[in-house]
Amino acid sequence: MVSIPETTISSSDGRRPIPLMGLGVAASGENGVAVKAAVIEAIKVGYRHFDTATLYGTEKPLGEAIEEALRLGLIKSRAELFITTKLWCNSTEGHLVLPAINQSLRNLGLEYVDLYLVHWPLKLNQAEVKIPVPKECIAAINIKDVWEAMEKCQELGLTKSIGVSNFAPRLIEEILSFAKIPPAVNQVEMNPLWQQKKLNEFCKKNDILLTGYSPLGAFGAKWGHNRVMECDVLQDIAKSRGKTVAQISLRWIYEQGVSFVVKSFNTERMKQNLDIFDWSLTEEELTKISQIPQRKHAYLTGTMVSEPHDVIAQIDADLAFQ
Ligand SMILES: NC(=O)C1=CN([C@@H]2O[C@H](COP(=O)(O)OP(=O)(O)OC[C@H]3O[C@@H](n4cnc5c(N)ncnc54)[C@H](OP(=O)(O)O)[C@@H]3O)[C@@H](O)[C@H]2O)C=CC1
Ligand SMILES: O=C[C@H](O)[C@@H](O)[C@@H](O)[C@H](O)C(=O)O
Repeated sequence: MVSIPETTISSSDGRRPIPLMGLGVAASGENGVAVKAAVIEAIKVGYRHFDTATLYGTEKPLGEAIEEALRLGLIKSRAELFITTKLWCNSTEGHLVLPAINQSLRNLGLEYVDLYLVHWPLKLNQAEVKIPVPKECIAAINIKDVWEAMEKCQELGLTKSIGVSNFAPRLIEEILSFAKIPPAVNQVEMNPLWQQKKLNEFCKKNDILLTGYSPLGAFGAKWGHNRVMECDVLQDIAKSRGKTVAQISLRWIYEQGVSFVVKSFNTERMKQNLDIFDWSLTEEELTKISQIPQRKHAYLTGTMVSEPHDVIAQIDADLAFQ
């Protein structure tokens, strides 16, 4: 079985290990039964880090898979896994954070998560998630209020570490100006078409681990695109090295000194994606990849919010930092 390299992040127990590669558990149409089966397969082939979110509706099947993996003896203890979940934007208010993490823990059937992330720097005034989000529900986040509640979650032992997702340096600097516990992780879009060079430097300087999401451009998912998998430069390198485009993209991310989460619920593709740790890209290949024209994917304006809104425009502009 492949052993996935690890790094460490700050936590309530000092520095703790996190596997650099995780399995994304954002389903694209697959039902709970399929999600549970996929996670069990993933544990069998060597994945130990799983990335879910309240938004995805996959906390429950992920929790059921963990229970089943323990029962089957695939793992000896829950502590062998690294589980991340995220606070959805309809709970980004100080008094809503604790109830939200407690609900996630109930869904997962766990006593703690390893990492709890603020999913987006955004407030949505809607009890039930409705996407696309109606314009009148969109509001600015009060990050101090939310971050203090995130710190409380860690202090209470509900999560080992806390972090953010889709945050640009401006807002992270604001958090750092008052935080008792600084963010351990920032999870953002990252792939050869959106390389995040500057954000990576910024995070490294501040001891924040960058985690790349949609490393394959979410190819085939309803929120995704085919620009990574159909990129000429990546296809040429893949052909000359006898690898797949997915492997070239994942190996490239790995070589940037970050962690990443990639979703596949197909056993063969899960294995293929794991097969990137015993070879490397050449200087020439890295140079070619560094010259790929950059284009951020419009996750917020594209799939979540259909009408223009100042708060959304500001988040998009902040995230265009490169
Ligand atoms: N914080 C945030 O805002 C966000 C976080 N995320 C997280 O990041 C994870 C990964 O990103 P995601 O957006 O899912 O997209 P990915 O870039 O991981 O792509 C996933 C898609 O690629 C397909 N795929 C996987 N491996 C291969 C392969 N080797 N060859 C061909 N196709 C492949 C999958 O299909 P199949 O399953 O059939 O293999 C799936 O459709 C998410 O699952 C989620 O956990 C994602 C978006 C935003
Ligand atoms: O439809 C939802 C949007 O694309 C966006 O909210 C998601 O991509 C989300 O950030 C995720 O984590 O998967």
